[in-house]
Amino acid sequence: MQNDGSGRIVVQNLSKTFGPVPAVQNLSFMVEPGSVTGFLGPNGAGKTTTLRMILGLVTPTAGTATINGLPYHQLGNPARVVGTVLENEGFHPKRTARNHLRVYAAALGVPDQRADEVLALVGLSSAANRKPGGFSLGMRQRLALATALLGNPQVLVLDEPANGLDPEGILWLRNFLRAYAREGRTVLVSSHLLSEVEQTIDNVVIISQGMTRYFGSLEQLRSSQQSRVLVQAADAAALVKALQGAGVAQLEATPDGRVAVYGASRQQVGDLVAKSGLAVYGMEEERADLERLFFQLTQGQYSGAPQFGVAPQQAQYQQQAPQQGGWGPPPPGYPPQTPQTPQTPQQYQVPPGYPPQGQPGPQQGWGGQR
Ligand SMILES: Nc1ncnc2c1ncn2[C@@H]1O[C@H](COP(=O)(O)OP(=O)(O)OP(=O)(O)O)[C@@H](O)[C@H]1O
Repeated sequence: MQNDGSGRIVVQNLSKTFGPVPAVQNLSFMVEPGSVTGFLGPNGAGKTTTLRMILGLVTPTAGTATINGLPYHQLGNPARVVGTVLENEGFHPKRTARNHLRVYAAALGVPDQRADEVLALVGLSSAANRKPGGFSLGMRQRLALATALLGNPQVLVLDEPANGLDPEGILWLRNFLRAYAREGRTVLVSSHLLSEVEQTIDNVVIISQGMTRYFGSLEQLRSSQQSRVLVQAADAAALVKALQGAGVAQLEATPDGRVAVYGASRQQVGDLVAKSGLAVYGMEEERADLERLFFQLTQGQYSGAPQFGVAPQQAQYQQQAPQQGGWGPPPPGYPPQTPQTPQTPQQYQVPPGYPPQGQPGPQQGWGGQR
């Protein structure tokens, strides 16, 4: 196998089991150059384990992860290809920020002056002679990022980089990562909060309980949102019967006793209600926001309400072959996974045919093999 220089990360059927804990189960996705990809999932979903497998720090139980077509350890001088910031980075308490970077620069074989360059890149020049022990969390995050940038890597893999950043820090990070991707580089950034990275990312991989729930463009996920009309009726069962008689099939009871109507506008529902002659006390149109969709995809807890016989659309979490154009050719063996069935009914459908896509810093101090 050869380094294909693409900057693409390809994860195929990756699994990791820690004793009885299936941390990652048959994950597949691609991360494309020239874009920022969010790697999202709730706490314990398996994000860190996956990133560590991509970076050769955890040995997969099954499956493969490659960067530029090669497993991490076969990249030659990986830190020149991939820059990483993993959680719980430690800094030597007695070294200044500049000296910390110089030590790592030497290990990478890059000139000392690169330390000052990366400090400038992350806006830490004025703190070059200070020791990280006295840094704020945001400053430490920047120093970790500076360390990752030493080798001028083509690919950046960042685990929860926005953790602990204030709004200004998040804005700064957003601009930085977007500019980095605009240069044609690859950025993979994990978070457990969609809202934290929503404005930064182009593409998204959503996982929960170690399994892929969605991957593709954020835009398509957004456009998959389906609105619903909530109707408070004097007699909900009679309303459901009337709506079903009029051909409205997607109905659901909400926990507060209203009837949720999918696939019809407020006006259409209003007209049908008027025709039925039934008493209605209130009606509102509700548009699903991205956050709720994320919650549904990862928890499946949104719709636990009783159904009126006709189930709303089931969300389809299929892994589909990446489309040509924009996402590059699919890796061998796609589509990689069997469709996954959501554990509870889901009413927001991920659109069919959504396009799934396509030495970090020196190892010491960046977390060891687990
Ligand atoms: N070394 C380990 N030994 C045993 N279990 C582990 C180990 N590392 C992770 N796990 C378990 O694997 C699962 C996934 O953990 P992981 O840290 O990858 O999730 P995460 O999505 O990164 O979570 P968070 O957002 O909280 O960091 C969890 O149940 C976790 O307890």
